Amino acid sequence: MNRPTHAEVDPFGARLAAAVAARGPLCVGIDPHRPLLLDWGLGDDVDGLRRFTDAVVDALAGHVAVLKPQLAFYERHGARGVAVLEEAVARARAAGALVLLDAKRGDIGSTMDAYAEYLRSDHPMQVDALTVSPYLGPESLAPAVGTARSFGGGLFVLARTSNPDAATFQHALVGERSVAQTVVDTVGRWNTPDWLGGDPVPDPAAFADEQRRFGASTGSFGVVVGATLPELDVDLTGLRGPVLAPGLGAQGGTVADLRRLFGTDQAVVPTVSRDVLAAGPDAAALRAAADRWTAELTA
Ligand SMILES: O=C(O)c1cc(=O)[nH]c(=O)n1[C@@H]1O[C@H](COP(=O)(O)O)[C@@H](O)[C@H]1O
Repeated sequence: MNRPTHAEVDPFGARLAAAVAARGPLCVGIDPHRPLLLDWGLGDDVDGLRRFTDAVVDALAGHVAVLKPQLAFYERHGARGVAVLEEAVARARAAGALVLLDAKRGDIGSTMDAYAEYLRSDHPMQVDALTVSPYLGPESLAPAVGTARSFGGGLFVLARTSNPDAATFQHALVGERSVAQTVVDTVGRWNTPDWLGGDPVPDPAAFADEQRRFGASTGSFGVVVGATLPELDVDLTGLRGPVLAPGLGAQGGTVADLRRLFGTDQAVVPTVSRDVLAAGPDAAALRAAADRWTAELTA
């Protein structure tokens, strides 16, 4: 197969910065769980899934910077559920939203390479970025870094997640640093031009140029840090990339929490699922719910 090997698009970090400048920083998660489908008057079946997804994409893909579909809610309907998402992702990207596929993948090198194919331009469901899990060791994700660099994609690595039990593993020590800090520091290295781990790095000189052109604060590799944390217990100064901050609304996090945790210098992509989706299925109501968050985030 004659496969493309090089990005013809700007790096994800630059595309994210442009989308946020144009539309505000909000990411809306697309999480069609059963109670929500029923609340919308839809069936918990492929038809309900399609109507739900189309309504969210039609209302928001031309409106917010990032849409984050959660793959689990599509996989639970089998191949036909995934087909619904595949079609929706293409439409969302065509309407100008960046699509962050919430798949939370992580495995040994060869398998990680296959998961990372979601970022390739010849994948049937190409997305702009992917959430990944570092449980097998942060360097296990290196193949995905190579693919992301080649195709202008991004990764968000779970570091300090929003769930109550998160610290059990994430505060464990690796030498003198917590697991969460080790993840942040690893991702920070991926955002520097001299990172040569993984395979392939198609053209390190071109990559270095790219990074200089777009500035250090817009790296393509980010971490997930929950907006629900009582305090920020990781040092983000070496990250050089964005933070995806879930936990707003339904999990109790507020915009004030974001400011308290991250200040104003760190690039943060706040993500909200249930609190926005509950406003549907009416398109204007969905947009109004997203607009309320955006107004508060940019005030
Ligand atoms: O990666 C995520 O998006 C994520 C990380 C995390 O630490 N906590 C978290 O809730 N999420 C996701 O955010 C979504 C829930 O968002 P809410 O409905 O706004 O609470 C789900 O899809 C979760 O998988």
